[in-house]
Formats: sequence, structure tokens, C-alpha cells
Amino acid sequence: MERSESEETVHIFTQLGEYLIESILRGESIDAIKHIVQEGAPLWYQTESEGMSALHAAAYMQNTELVQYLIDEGAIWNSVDNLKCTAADVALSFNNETIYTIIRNAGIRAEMLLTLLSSRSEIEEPSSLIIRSEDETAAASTNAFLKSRLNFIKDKNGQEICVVKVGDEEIGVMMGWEQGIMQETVKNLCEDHPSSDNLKVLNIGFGLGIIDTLFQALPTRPITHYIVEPHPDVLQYMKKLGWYHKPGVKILERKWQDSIQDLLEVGGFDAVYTDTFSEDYNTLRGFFEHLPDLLAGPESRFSFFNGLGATNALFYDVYTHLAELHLADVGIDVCWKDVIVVDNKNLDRWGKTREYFLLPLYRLPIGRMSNFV
Ligand SMILES: C[S@@+](CC[C@H](N)C(=O)[O-])C[C@H]1O[C@@H](n2cnc3c(N)ncnc32)[C@H](O)[C@@H]1O
Repeated sequence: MERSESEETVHIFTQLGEYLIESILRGESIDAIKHIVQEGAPLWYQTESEGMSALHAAAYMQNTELVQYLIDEGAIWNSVDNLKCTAADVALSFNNETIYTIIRNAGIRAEMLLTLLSSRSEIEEPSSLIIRSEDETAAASTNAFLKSRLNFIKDKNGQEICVVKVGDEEIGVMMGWEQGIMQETVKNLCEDHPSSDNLKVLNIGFGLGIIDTLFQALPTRPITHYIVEPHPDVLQYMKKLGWYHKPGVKILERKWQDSIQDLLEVGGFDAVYTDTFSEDYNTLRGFFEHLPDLLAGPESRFSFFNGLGATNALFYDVYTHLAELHLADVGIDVCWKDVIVVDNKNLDRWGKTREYFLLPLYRLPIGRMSNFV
């Protein structure tokens, strides 16, 4: 049977793509590979059986020069094979830091460029890391999330969780296993703070109230403690727990985007933390821009829940670097502390909920205004 024109094009690309990958795996010379690419072999092509791209193959062969060449020619840094591994994961499996770093840096450059383009145009969802523009569920749309019912329950291990149902799946909005991360965050935000007897604290997103409870449990409780929380079920939960009557606590019952003018008027915060839900990196970056006007001065500290991309080591690394670069843009220097996430107590922390943090280490950011601002 004759092929249509488009079928013929697909056939040619498939053959060229397969030929390129086979040649890389056979260890052909870099000149031979360059020739195949110049003949039009598609770098985006992935084999049907394994989902392997030319970049995966080059990483597998640990050919640094070839990896660099393919990246320079526009190979897709974040394509995943059928086992959900990127070419950088392949490099990591060989402990090949050089190749891992080439691919990671390509990711950072691509994301920086997309963010820059989006700030100059109407593109709203620039990140290529997580495709969110098509996800209108409570997992990725604030509007849908704020209309969804939340459940505050204890799971079978006695872990407190706040969950939202998305289709047939349950997703943890906040889960008790994050207690250790929140503890380290409060310690690094508040311990040794020159104003520790007189702290003015801002927290965005109440969730289970873990971090707010820790702020309140400081040796001297904050003199002023703002909490921004828009979800009606969370606000109900806060009322039940008596948060509306705690001395110094002020609750803004709306999204941070709708509270920011009020918060900027208050200003002068010693510690600022943000941990929302269903918001993407670009939104977090939007919050970064307000920090110089929210923080009291060089001694003030900022942190955020660094959980984006945390199902894959490469994506997490790219987001972490991206955040550091964007915070530097607004005059905040970040230092990172590693917090061990998985210990014997929380090995079975997901139950039937979606697994959103799969890495053994949490990279805790602590930002301060650089002296030059
Ligand atoms: C992950 S939880 C916060 C957990 C909290 N750090 C703790 O220690 O329990 C996220 C919270 O952010 C709230 N939230 C979502 N979008 C928000 C927004 N745009 N502004 C403020 N809060 C938001 C959610 O309703 C939810 O209560």
C-alpha cells in the first residue's frame, strides 16, 4: 500500500532517528554522527521500544564531546525514556558528573530563556519542566483547588494529612512527614535572629499549620504573625483550632496575590515563608519580586517550600538553581541546607496518595538580602 506524504515524512524521520541512535550506540566517530545530524536526523526522535533519544544514547556511551555537540545542536535536555529517566539520569547512573552538569546547565539556560521570554510576551506558562497549562484540576489550578473540598484526616500510620481529591486520585496538600523540613526551616529562619525577642513573621499557606505552630512555639513567640490563607476549608480548620484568637496572629483570608498590597504596607518582616499549593514556579518567582519590600533588612530571612520537580533529581536540581539565580536577581543570596527526608519513621508516608517528593534529600533554601541592595 502506498504511503501518504505525511506518512512518508514520519517514515523518513523514524529511519534517520533510529540510524542516528544506533550509530551512537555502535560508537561511531563524532564526525560520522555530525554528518548524520547534518543530513537531517531528528534529535527529538525517541525509539518506540525504550524511548531512547540520541542524547540518552550519548550519555549511555559516556561521550562528553558528543553530549555537548547534541546539546549545542538543540537536543531536548529533559526528554524522558519509557522508564521516566532523562539522559542526565543515565549520566548519574554512571557517576558521570561532567555529562550530568552539561545537561543540567542546558536545562537551566533553557528555563532562564523561557522565563525571560515570558516576561516580555504574553506567554503565561513558560516552564518546560512540568506541563501545567493543560492541567485544570485542583492539582495545578488555584481556582479549581479553592473550589475543592479538603479532608483533614489521620492516615493508617497515624500521620496527619490534608488531602484533596483530583479525579480518582488523592493528593496530599500537606502531610505530617514534612514536619522535619518545617522544623529545620523555622530553626534556620529564626534561631540566632538578632530580633528573636521581637519577631515579625509572615507565612503564606497554612495547610496543617505545622510551620505556624512551630513559629508560635519559639522560645519567644512572634510579636506579629501574619498568615495568608484563602481556602475556606483550611480557614474553618484554623477556626476550630483557635488560630483566630492567638495573640499577635493576623489572618488574611485570601490568596497572597490579593493580599500583597496590604502586606507591603505592613512590611518590615523578619522572617517570610511561602508554601502554597497548585501554583507553578513562575508564580513563586512572582512572589520573589516582592521580597525586597517585604523584608525588614539584611538580617531578615526568607524561605520557601522547595518541592517543585522533586520527583526527579535533574528537574529538582534545575529548579533549585533557577530559584537561586532568580533570587539573586532581586538581591537575595541563598544558602542551601540538606535535610534528610526519608528515615525509618516515614518510609510508608504516601499511603494511596500521589507521591510528590521522591528524593532522599530536601534542599532547604535560606535567603537574605545581599549587602549591595
Ligand atoms: C502545602 S500547604 C502549606 C503547609 C504549611 N507550610 C504547613 O506547615 O502546614 C499549602 C497551603 O497554601 C494554601 N494556598 C494555596 N494557594 C494559595 C495562595 N495563592 N495564597 C495563599 N495560600 C495559598 C492552601 O490552601 C494550603 O493551605
